Amino acid sequence: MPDTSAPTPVAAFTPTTTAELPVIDVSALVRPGAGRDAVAAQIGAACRAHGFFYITGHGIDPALAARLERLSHQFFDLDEATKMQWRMALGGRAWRGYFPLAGELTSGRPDWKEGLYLGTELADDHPMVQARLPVHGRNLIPDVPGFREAIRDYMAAVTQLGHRLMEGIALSLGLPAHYFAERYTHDPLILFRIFNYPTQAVPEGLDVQWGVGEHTDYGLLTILRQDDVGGLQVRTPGGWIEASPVADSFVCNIGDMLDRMTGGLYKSTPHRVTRNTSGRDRLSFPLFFDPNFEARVQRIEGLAGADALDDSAARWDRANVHAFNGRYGDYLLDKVSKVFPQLRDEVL
Ligand SMILES: O=C(O)CCC(=O)C(=O)O
Ligand SMILES: [Fe+2]
Repeated sequence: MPDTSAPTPVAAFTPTTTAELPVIDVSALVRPGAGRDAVAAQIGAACRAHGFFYITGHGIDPALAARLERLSHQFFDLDEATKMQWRMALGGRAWRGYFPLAGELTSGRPDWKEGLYLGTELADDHPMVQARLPVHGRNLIPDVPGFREAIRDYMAAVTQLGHRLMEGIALSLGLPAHYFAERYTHDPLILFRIFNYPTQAVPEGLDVQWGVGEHTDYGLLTILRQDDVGGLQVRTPGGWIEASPVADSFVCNIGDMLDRMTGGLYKSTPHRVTRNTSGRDRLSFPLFFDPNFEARVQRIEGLAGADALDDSAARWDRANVHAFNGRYGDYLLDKVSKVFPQLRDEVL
């Protein structure tokens, strides 16, 4: 049954497995040299076509990713009461910690996933923490040996990758490579999540449809590692397609802020995750590479083909990203507080 709370006509989009998202080898971006422009051109084509692409040649150590995956399974395998020792309510304004199954809402409905919210580690005396900025602060990391180090190293490596990818995106728009770093991402807002989509059945009477309901991401670029279970789906003009697992790759997708900056040339494409019935738990690791919280996101001048149409009628949240004016942080908080209404009341 379609998710009737979602504003978009989900029923018209039947999942298919026929279309393919591009797989781009980004090694020339990660180790700059010859070939950077060719990679940028491929990224540009993917951003215009789907807003979704896979990357290989990214330089992230597969052993680090495998370690993080193993430790994450160890954590999620703990019983609920133990995991709740690190619940988000204890993370306060930093908005960090564990949320249990069905603890997060998309379009008002619970998602069938549990997760750990993380981000750049900032000490209590950091100026942004002192200024009481939401979503900034310390991580609440479960007491699983080696987990803290694996999370720290992984976030650092993927954040560096994010900088390189944003250089590729800048070049793909005919802009200087450092366009985004100079304006928005010198000190990016990095939010990182580890999700577990359990294969366990939904209890009778609970109104759950999806692993994650249809949505777009809020910021610039999402860099997602997924295990080999599958379930991520992307909405294209021709229907929903699978973003099936590709070994040692990341799935990258455009967020609302890049949609806004490019006047809709690079679309923040809706996606969702099906409920996991594979018989194995599914892990995913999205890192959100976003503008600084205080940044005011402006339209890029002079982009051919950018018409900044009001697409709100077709959007999952009925919002017009092109009309938004303010700090990125305000946009983010507005969105996040809808997915965690209870936490909003407690800490904001
Ligand atoms: O788990 C996934 O594959 C996707 C998660 C996602 O879309 C998100 O966290 O924004
Ligand atoms: Fe997403």
